[in-house]
Amino acid sequence: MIGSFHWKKKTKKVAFTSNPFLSRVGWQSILCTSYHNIHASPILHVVPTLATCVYPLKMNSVKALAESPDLNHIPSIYAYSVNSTELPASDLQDAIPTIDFSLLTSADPDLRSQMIRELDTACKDWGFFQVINHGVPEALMNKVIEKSAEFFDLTDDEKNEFEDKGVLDPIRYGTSFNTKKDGILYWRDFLKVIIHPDFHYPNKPSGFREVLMEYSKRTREVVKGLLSGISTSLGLDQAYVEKALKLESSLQILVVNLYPPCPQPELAMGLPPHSDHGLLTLLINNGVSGLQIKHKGKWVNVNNDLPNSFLVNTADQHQIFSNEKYKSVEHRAIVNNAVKRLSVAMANGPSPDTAVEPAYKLLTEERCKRAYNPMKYKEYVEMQQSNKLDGKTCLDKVRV
Ligand SMILES: O=C(O)CCC(=O)C(=O)O
Ligand SMILES: [Fe+2]
Repeated sequence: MIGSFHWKKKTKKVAFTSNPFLSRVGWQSILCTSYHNIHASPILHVVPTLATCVYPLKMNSVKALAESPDLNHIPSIYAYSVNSTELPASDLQDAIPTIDFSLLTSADPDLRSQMIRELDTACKDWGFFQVINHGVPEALMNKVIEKSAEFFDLTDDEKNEFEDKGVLDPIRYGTSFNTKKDGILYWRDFLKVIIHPDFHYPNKPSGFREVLMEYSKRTREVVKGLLSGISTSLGLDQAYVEKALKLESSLQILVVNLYPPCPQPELAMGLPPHSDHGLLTLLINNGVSGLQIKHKGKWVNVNNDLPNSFLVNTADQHQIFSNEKYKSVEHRAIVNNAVKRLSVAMANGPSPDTAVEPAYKLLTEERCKRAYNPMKYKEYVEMQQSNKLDGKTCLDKVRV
């Protein structure tokens, strides 16, 4: 990667090594003309780098970097340039839809029908909603956050036991998204664990295993209930999605994201715009805001105002299976300079070996044109995880 530097009052081209931590930083400042402040309005920034900071030879954690003493500026490799079409975020004008899970699964057909209509609107207009009264104990949700935070507080050696060795590795600890492809680094460390259909778990911290096993079971029940409502709202039998996508062996991946405080949050990005690969993602966090979604073409901040709720977003397999009646929602995570943010995204998809394509019944009964070719879900996951995270571009690879 080549950057344009303003060094000793002269602009010159300097080559970065692909891993910025393998070389010492000797320059004084970088002139960045293309950055837009993602929190507010477009702005011109000069980003000084860490002229005097000496990095450890190998650093694969932004947490370790953020904890270095006297960190006032971000290293240039973290500087994120916002495309001019990516408008700055504003607060939400409309309220995010809320789905009451107890009504959706109610034995009263009128209450259930009303919730299904609301679910249909939420999927069509937002791709994003909050779920309340879902039956997952609040104490369990808190434990998931607590144990996840404890994982990141392990020593580097302990965490590196789970170092990311490839996209199909069942337990992956790493930084950014895909350092081989990202081009820059994102201000985020992650832990990804496949917890269903085969259950994997990191053996540290103690007690993580039990918490993950219970959380996997309880969240799959919520996903099953939501997808049965969505099946009905698509005009299919209640159990159609469950059967067609073989949800009894659904692929469930727990993704823990850690965004440490960042000295220049307006210049860095936690996770860039993307849609998720599965059907539905259930998100919780440690009470710190930072999630933004694209709603009606604009980036908006999502704040967690409902206690004990899940933030749910629709993902790519949802868009494929519904033949675009419902779209996956683009979202991103920004960072702040004050407090650590931790989010836990439970990605829920079809079974890994299912070739996902638009529901046959939707194509025949509604006489619509098929929008997507079939692709095995595990191949789709592999494709998304081994490339750069780039909006919704993965969907183009299966589009007819
Ligand atoms: O941190 C967040 O709120 C979002 C995380 C996310 O989008 C993901 O893990 O896919
Ligand atoms: Fe996501």
